[in-house]
Amino acid sequence: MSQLINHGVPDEVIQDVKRDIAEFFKLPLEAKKEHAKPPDGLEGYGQVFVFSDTQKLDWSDMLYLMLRPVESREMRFWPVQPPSFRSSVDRYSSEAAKVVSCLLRFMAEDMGVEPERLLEMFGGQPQTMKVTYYPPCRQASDVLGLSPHTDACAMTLLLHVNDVQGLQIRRDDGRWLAVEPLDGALIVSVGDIIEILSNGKYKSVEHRAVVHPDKERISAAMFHQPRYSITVEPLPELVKKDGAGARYKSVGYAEFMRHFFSAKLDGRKSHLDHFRID
Ligand SMILES: O=C(O)CCC(=O)C(=O)O
Ligand SMILES: [Fe+2]
Repeated sequence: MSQLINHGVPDEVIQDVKRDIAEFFKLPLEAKKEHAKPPDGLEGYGQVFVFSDTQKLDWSDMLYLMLRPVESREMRFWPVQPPSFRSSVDRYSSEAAKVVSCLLRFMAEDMGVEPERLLEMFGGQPQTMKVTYYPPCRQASDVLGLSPHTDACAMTLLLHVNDVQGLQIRRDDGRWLAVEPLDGALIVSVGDIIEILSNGKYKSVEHRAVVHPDKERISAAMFHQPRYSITVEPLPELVKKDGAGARYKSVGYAEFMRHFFSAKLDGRKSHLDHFRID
């Protein structure tokens, strides 16, 4: 654990990115719309992904950006106000990527597999950021900020941009547990890809966001993905060691993501079930 703290994101980097993200959402709508998400795109400022005309919309606005590899950045979607936004996000992105490498190394050691083997799957450290702004809602109990889901990526680092509680995780007994924000802390959650690679040793956590009756809430989720060309499957050396066989089917990452988006259309909570071998 001490190693993790040594490799943590410096507090000043966290405070800068929190300040600049909060400032961006305070801008007039017209200024935010300069970075608007095109109707058929994923990146930019707009509403949470709309998959169908009949979908019930979540109570939120968002800003979605590709951060890494650095060549994937589409700067027209990156806010120019406040002026330090871009440099704050850039620093936070590289510090977060370092934390993720460190965590992947620990996980590999914990599973008894070669760390380099796992890290190689994350070459270029693909990383995207989804900042979500949840306005207050008088009928807070009638809406959801974000519907229940597991993250399809490998690992998410979530930052509470302001200190308003809203994130809930589903416990094994089915009850929802509120996660309290801690200033300067990052919430690490395992996504579907790590669940599969680890043959179920690490589980992706189901979570959702509720909204507050009179306070706005802002969170920034950094999703970390593997390289596009990998095969998503339980690590063969781990399966051999376990002796119990693979618990998930093998699938190319591109196909895995295609399936993820089509499951969203169906309104399914976890598309992971499709890949489980019972
Ligand atoms: O706002 C939150 O706390 C959760 C965000 C989240 O789960 C997501 O964007 O996938
Ligand atoms: Fe999530």
